[in-house]
Amino acid sequence: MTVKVTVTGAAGQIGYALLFRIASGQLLGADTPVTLSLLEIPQAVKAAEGTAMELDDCAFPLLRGIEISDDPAKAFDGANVALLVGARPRTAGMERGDLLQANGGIFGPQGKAINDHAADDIRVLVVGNPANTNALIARSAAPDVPAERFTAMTRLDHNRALSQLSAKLRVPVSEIKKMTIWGNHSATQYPDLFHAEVGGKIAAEQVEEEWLRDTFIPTVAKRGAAIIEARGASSAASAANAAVDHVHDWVNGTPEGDWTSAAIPSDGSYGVAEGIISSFPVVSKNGRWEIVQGLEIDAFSRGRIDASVGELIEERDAVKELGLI
Ligand SMILES: NC(=O)C1=CN([C@@H]2O[C@H](COP(=O)(O)OP(=O)(O)OC[C@H]3O[C@@H](n4cnc5c(N)ncnc54)[C@H](O)[C@@H]3O)[C@@H](O)[C@H]2O)C=CC1
Ligand SMILES: O=C([O-])CC(=O)C(=O)O
Repeated sequence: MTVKVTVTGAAGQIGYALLFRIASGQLLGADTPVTLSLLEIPQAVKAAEGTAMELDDCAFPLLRGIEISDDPAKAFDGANVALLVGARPRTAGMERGDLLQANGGIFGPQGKAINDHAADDIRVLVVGNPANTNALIARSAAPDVPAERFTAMTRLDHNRALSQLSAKLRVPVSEIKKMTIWGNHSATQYPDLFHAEVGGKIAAEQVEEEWLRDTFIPTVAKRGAAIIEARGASSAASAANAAVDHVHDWVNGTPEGDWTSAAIPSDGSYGVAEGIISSFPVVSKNGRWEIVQGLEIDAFSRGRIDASVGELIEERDAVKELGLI
């Protein structure tokens, strides 16, 4: 069966890195043909058409069609996977309320269009920032879609954490298991080394406490800003790569003996307020994310998780106040 993948913000820089990977089969696997649906704002439709021409020119055997639209109802019609990348970035002088309001104007209507038009098995990954709260807005506009189908991306943070630890311990990334990002995709996120394992032993016991606290956590949490500083533009290829990883694992399952990180609607596990879209340690089984249960959380981790979850609760309360959820 051909899978329809809708990508919003398709003419943006993440879109440009993402679409070719989807069309080449890396999102869903080498046996799954795909149709791409590109959603853009009217001013960017022409640029999306240019990207579509380039996709054609790759002659990808799995790519069975490309649709381009500025109408969410059309773009999400029959969609099986939705990658919500396009968002309103914060610009100079913009207050947080303005940012949330502007994004509410994007993610509310897109959530409703998904509710009304997408396929029954729709899976949604929100990449556009503030990703967790944009996912919450979209989810609340889609009451007929099971809440668990709305997720937000913390896989880039997860991959950044793997890479930093790999460099520190001089081990290949493949030797690191059970990394976790908790909370919000923001500077308050908590990359957790107390459950991560390297060579079967707890990672936190293999690094200095100061490095963990003063280097590792802030480097991972502020990596997005460091990339903007260095590149003059935010992460694009690495963000697209993380989106591919997230959906690939969601559909195909996580490897035995390991887990990953994804922001999914909380069921109250680990004291995280029910309903907010928070990052957890997760496994994917039979096409569904499940939160890894039974981890012991010490006082240090508790404080960090609570701080990030506190920020998510503030964002939720702010969008509630604005009538966006
Ligand atoms: N969760 C994560 O780990 C990461 C999230 N991001 C976020 O991803 C988002 C996209 O980043 P870039 O591609 O670099 O931005 P970009 O500015 O290059 O592209 C965004 C695209 O979205 C389009 N767009 C805006 N409103 C739209 C709407 N209502 N419907 C459809 N398309 C719309 C714009 O026309 C533009 O082409 C940003 O919000 C960025 O902060 C970026 C990196 C990592
Ligand atoms: O701040 C941004 O736009 C980019 C971002 O989320 C990241 O790189 O983690």
